[in-house]
Amino acid sequence: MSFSSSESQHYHRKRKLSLSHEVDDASQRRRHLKTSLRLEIPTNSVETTDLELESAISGADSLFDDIFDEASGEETSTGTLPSSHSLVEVPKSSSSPLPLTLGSVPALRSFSSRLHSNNSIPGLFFDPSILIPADIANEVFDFCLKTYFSGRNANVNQVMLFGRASPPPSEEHESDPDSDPDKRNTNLTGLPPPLLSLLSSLSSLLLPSLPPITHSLLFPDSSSGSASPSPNLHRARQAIINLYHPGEGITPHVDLLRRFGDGILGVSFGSGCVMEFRKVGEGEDVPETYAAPSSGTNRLTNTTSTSVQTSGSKCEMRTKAEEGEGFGTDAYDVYLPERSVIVMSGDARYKWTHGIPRRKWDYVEDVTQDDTRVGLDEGLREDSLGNKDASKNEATGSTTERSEGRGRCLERGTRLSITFRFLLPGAEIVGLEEEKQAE
Ligand SMILES: O=C(O)CCC(=O)C(=O)O
Ligand SMILES: [Fe+2]
Repeated sequence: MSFSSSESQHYHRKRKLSLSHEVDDASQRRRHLKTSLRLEIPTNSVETTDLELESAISGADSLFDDIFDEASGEETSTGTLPSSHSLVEVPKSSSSPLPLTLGSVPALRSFSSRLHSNNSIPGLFFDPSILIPADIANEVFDFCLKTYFSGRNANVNQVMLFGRASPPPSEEHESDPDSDPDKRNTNLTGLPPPLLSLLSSLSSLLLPSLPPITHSLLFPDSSSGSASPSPNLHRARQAIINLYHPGEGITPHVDLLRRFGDGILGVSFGSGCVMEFRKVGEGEDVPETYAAPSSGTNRLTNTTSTSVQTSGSKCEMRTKAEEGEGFGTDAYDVYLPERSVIVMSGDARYKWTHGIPRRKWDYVEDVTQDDTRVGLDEGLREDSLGNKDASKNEATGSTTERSEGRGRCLERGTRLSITFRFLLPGAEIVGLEEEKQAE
C-alpha cells in the first residue's frame, strides 16, 4: 500500500487489546499481526476501502503495527537537531499572565516533577493559561467523536489525517491557474474544516507568546515575523487524533525522527492528563516506538516515574520508597488541562520522550516560578486547569477533583488529543516496508 499525501486520506485505527503481549527479548519483539485498517478518501467521500495489512509490530507494549508512527524496530538513530533551530524558548510578549516555558515558570505540574529535576526542557512551550476558546474546542471535540470514533468506528482510538502540502508557487500555478486562495486554504487542503478552524485559531492564539521562529515552524504559511523561511513550508501536515478513555495512556516515545520534521503541536480536549517528559540519556537509543492509547501495563510508570501513583478509582500519594529505583535525572510531569496547547520543538522534540501514564487520576500540585506552592484560589484554578465549572465536563465524566494532601486529585474523563506534525520529504509515501514484510 502506498499513497501520496496529496491525495487526502485518513486512517482509522482499531484497538485490539486482546493482541497485547509482553516481550522482553529485543530479538523477539517483532511480531506479525493482522491489523485491520480502513483506508478512506474523505474529501467528498469518494471511496472507502477496507484493507487487511500484514505488518510488523515492534516494542513490547505495542498493540498495533503503527505504520506511520512506529519505527521499524531497527531505527535507533538519535537524530540531529536542525542547526537552524536550536531553541531556548522565550515568550516575546508579557500579555499572558503566565507566559512560561517549562522549567522556568511552570504554573501547574504534577508533584513528581518537583522531586526529580528543576532543569528546563529547551523547546518545550506550555502555558496553562493559554486555552483555545470553548466554542471551538467543543466543536472540534464533538466533530471528531462523531466522525471518527462512533458508530462503526466505536472501537477505533486513533485516526490519522493528512493535509496537502501547499505547493511551491510554480506548481501552485500549474495545478490551480486561478490561484484562488480560498480554495487553497479550505476544501483542497485535505483536512476537515473544523481542524482548519482550529489551526487558524491556534496560530492567532500562539502568535503573541511563541518565539517567531517556533510560530513559523508550526504555521509556515502565516506571517509570524520570523526572518528565516520555515523548513516546514511546502511540507504535508499530519494530524493524529488519539482518544483516551480513563485509565489509558501512551508509552513514552519520541515522535519518529525520519518521518516527521521539527515542530509538534498538541491540543487536549475533553479532559486533562499528565504528560511525562524524560530526557533521553547520552548513548541511549531514542525510543521511537509507542503503543497507541491503551490501558496496558506501563512499566515505566508503575516502577519508576511518579511519586504519586493512582490506581482504579483511587488517587493516593506513594512514599518515595514505593517509587522504586532507576529514575533518570531529568524528568518533568506536566498537567495538560483540557483546551490547553503544548508545543515541542528542538530538544523537546528530539531529545526528550513524552508519554501519558495509564491511570484514572492525576495528582497535581500547583507550583510557581520559584517552586513555591501558590494558593488554590478559584482564579488560579480556573486559569490553570480550566476546570472551574464542574458541570462543563458532564458529557465526558471529567473532571472530578479531590483535595489530597498538598495537591489535588483530578479524575480523568474521556480525552481526545490532536497532534499536528509535518511529514519529512519522502515520508508521505508509506507502506513500502510493510509491503515487503508482508511478502
Ligand atoms: O495524546 C497526546 O497528547 C500525545 C499523543 C502523541 O504523543 C502521539 O500521538 O505521538
Ligand atoms: Fe508523540
